[in-house]
Amino acid sequence: MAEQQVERKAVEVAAGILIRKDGTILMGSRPEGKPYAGYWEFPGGKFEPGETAHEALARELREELDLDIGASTPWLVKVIDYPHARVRLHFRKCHDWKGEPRSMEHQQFGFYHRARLPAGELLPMDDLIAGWIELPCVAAWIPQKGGDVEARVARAKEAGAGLIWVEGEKPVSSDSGWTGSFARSEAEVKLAAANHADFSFIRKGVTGLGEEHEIPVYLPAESASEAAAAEESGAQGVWLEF
Ligand SMILES: Nc1nc2c([nH]c(=O)n2[C@@H]2O[C@H](COP(=O)(O)OP(=O)(O)OP(=O)(O)O)[C@@H](O)[C@H]2O)c(=O)[nH]1
Repeated sequence: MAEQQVERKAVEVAAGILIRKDGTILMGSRPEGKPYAGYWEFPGGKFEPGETAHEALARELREELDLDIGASTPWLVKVIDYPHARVRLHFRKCHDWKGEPRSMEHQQFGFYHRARLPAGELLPMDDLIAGWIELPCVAAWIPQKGGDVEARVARAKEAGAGLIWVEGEKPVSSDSGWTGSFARSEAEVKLAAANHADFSFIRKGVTGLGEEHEIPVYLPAESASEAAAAEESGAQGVWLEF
């Protein structure tokens, strides 16, 4: 029985993380009569034949919310086995859309801070993802070798690093408690996800980033100004060494 579940074909689903400048995110409440009714989720839905993740997302947002989105960037891909279906969720970030969401299918929608959602909770997977959205886009790696660690931590803060990882210690951010991992390849990013890391730094020397990673990934860079380009390629941001 368990084996049959693993082999169920996954339904491809696009989910949009539409972020406003104030940091609030568009979420909708699942309607009565559907599995997990009353739980909050990111807008989106199943792919139609031949559609890319972006196309599915753009169509769903038009149909459900009368919104026209511009570019969206790949972020995380997660497979979930629900009792009712096995789904592959393609989470994509979007900062660019036209209009205000209008519920076309009588679903409740709004822009919220995760901590200030009205009654109800996010789908379990979405709750985890929503926490990761808040990870900063610039991180710092501080190896023990290289002299005065404290001075380098101070320099990292000055440079705007929102997450600081000193070799041999736990990574620290404003919301500490994150666990991280260094990866040499996509396979190692998957391994980090399987080991419940919250994010992965990709080591220098790895070029390119596949679209399918399950945890936020930071790419090596020389300066914080490279963060936007990293985000466009599907990463959370960049890490700099101090
Ligand atoms: N749209 C959306 N679906 C999500 C999210 N997270 C998540 O687990 N899902 C799951 O992915 C599937 C999305 O399918 P859907 O929205 O097109 O379909 P549905 O189950 O609401 O019902 P339907 O088949 O009647 O359209 C559901 O099983 C839903 O529980 C999310 O953030 N957004």
